[in-house]
Amino acid sequence: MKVTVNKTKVIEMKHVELTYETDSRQVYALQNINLEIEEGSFVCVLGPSGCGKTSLLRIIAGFQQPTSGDVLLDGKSMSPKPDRHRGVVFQQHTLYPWLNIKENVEFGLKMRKVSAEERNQTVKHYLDMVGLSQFSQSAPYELSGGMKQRASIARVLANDPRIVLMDEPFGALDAITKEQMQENVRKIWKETHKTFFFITHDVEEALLLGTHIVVMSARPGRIIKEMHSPIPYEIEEGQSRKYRSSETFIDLREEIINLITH
Ligand SMILES: Nc1ncnc2c1ncn2[C@@H]1O[C@H](COP(=O)(O)OP(=O)(O)OP(=O)(O)O)[C@@H](O)[C@H]1O
Repeated sequence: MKVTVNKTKVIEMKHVELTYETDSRQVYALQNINLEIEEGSFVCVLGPSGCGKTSLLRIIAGFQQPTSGDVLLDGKSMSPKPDRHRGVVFQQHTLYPWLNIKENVEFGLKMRKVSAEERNQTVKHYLDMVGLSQFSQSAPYELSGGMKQRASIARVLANDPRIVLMDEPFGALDAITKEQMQENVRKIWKETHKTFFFITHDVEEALLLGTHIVVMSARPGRIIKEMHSPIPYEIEEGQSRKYRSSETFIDLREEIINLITH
C-alpha cells in the first residue's frame, strides 16, 4: 500500500500577479506565480537580476500586495500587514544601533509583553545557537558583518515565526564569511526545523542550502523550474567544500545554470 504523507503547507501562492504602477510607467514584475512552501523546507529562489525575487519575498512578508491572486499562510488568507509570523533578514542588517545585541534580540518579545524570565531564556537560547553569547552586551557597531547577520537571524528566530525570509543575506559578506554563514544557517535550519525562504543569485549557495529550489525567468518573473534536492540533508557539518565536487552537485549546478542562461 502506498502511504501518502500530507505535508503542511506554510505558504501557498495561487495565480499571483504583480504590476508596479509608477507615474511614468507600468512594470509587469510577476506573472502567474503558483508556489507551495512545505513546512520545514528550505526554499531557495534563484533568477536573473530584476526577475522579481525581492518582490516575491515582499509579498510573503506582507510589505507588498499582489495585483491579483491569493497568498495563504497556514491555509488562510494572509494578513496584508507584516507580522512576527514572517520574519525578514535583509542584505544589510537592521539592528537598532542604540540597543545592545541582547536588547535587539529581545525587542519583539518585549513588544509582546513576554515576561522577563522567558525573554532571558529565549534570548540566551538563540544567542547560543548563533554563537554570540559572549556578545550580548555589545553594541551592533562592535560586531563584524557576519556577526551582525547572525544577530539578525537570532532576532527573527526569537519571535518564533512560521517562516524565516532572507533576501540575499550574505550578499555583502566576503567569500570566507559567506561560506561560514551558509554552514551556520543550514545548522540552524536543521536544529529549529523552521521553514526558510531564501533569495540568492548564487547557484552554489542555493544548492548548498535549498531543499526546494525555485528558478525564475527574466521579467516578468515566472517560475520556470522547481527542484527538490537532497543535498542540504546529506551534507555533514563543515563538509560543504567537499560536497561541491560531488556528481549530484555538479549535475544540478549545470542544469540550473543552463536554465538561467537560456
Ligand atoms: N517599487 C517599485 N516600483 C516600480 N518598479 C519596481 C519597484 N520595485 C521593483 N520594481 C521593478 O520590478 C522588477 C522586479 O524587481 P525585484 O527587485 O523584485 O527583482 P529582483 O529579482 O529581486 O532583482 P535583483 O536580483 O537585481 O535584486 C524590476 O524591474 C524592478 O525595477
